[in-house]
Amino acid sequence: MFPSVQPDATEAWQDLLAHAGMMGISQMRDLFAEDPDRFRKFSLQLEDILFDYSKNIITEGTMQLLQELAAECKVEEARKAMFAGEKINATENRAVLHTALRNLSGTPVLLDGKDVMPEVNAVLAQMEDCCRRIHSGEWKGFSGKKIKYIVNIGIGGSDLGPVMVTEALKPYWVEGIQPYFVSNVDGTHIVEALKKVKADETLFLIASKTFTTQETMTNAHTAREWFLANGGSEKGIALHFAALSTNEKAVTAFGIDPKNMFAFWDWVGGRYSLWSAIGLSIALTVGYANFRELLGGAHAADLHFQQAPAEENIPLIMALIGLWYGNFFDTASEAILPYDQYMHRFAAYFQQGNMESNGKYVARNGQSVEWQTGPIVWGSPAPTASTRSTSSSTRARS
Ligand SMILES: O=P(O)(O)OC[C@H]1O[C@H](O)[C@H](O)[C@@H](O)[C@@H]1O
Repeated sequence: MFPSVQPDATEAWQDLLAHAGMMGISQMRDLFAEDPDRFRKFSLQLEDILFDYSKNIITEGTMQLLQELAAECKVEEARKAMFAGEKINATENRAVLHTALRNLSGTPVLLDGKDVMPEVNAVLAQMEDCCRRIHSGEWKGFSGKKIKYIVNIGIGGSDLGPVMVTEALKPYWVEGIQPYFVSNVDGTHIVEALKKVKADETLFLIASKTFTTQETMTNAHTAREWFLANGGSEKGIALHFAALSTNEKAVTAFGIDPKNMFAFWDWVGGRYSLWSAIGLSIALTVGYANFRELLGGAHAADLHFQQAPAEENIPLIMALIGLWYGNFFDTASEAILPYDQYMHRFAAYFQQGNMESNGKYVARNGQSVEWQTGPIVWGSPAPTASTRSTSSSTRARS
């Protein structure tokens, strides 16, 4: 059963309120001076990722109380319910099973008593075959030329993840493939992309979970008209348009060959869809083998979340620290500042990831919330962000 405990009605919440009053006046340099072992205590390693949370306004006492809060809120039970395919998305009566998309363990994942893995693996095989045919040149455009350009048309979860990952993995781009991403309904976005591609060498990926999103459908129709006006024919659409969607009916109505439909399911939230067929632009850009490795990394993180004890559980600790600041220090926003330029789209991606997941004003019990459910997320590459904040504070002073 998916628990629905009101966090501010727990004992730990009251204890944290009292504790926060004391911690509010702490100085980071004093916390380090008081405990030479602080970094070791407050850092964890997962494969080659170092998670250092020692520079937070916390002590061992804080972490203990936060863990008590997690226990009182029955986080473990909630986690179990999610991985078990329980319909924890109560408003839409759906399971939340994006973890099955990257389940490379070979174990079944049951939804309503049926294993979803055969379908997941069939779509992965279809994606692999598509990559092989495009990269080898076996898949030819209407004039007999190889496909060189991938234009992904999508928005929100059907854009942000693939853009973020392809940018992050730029050193792995397959030679001879150039991806473009079009999301804005402002026509200049697609016009600029279409200036750079040739109709007979382009594969358009219409990426939309629902296949009804206004911005995406408008841009998809623009691409279709442009294709027909630039040497393509109705018959040629089968060679140049593919759909990444859960809505087969709408895909067929658009005129896309069902063979070119890459399916996913309503149990994949849009913001977690980059590991599904929505990731085809990624696989075509970095190669299917690298896409598989990406799935493997996500699977390793899922296993860690599922199996690591609470005190060593990185996602749980991150969530608790976020909750600590948002509710006991009244902070409203959180900056994501990657120092690695390849990660420059990460903040935009995770804005949706965090805010669409957590930014709620009604609790699971249907009542209005009295606590902060999530922060306003912002950010950009760190050096750019710090330049901006320096210049704005300079302006404020002058
Ligand atoms: O993939 P689609 O169905 O076109 O939806 C694209 C996006 O639409 C809206 O913005 C939703 O809030 C997002 O969750 C979704 O990712």
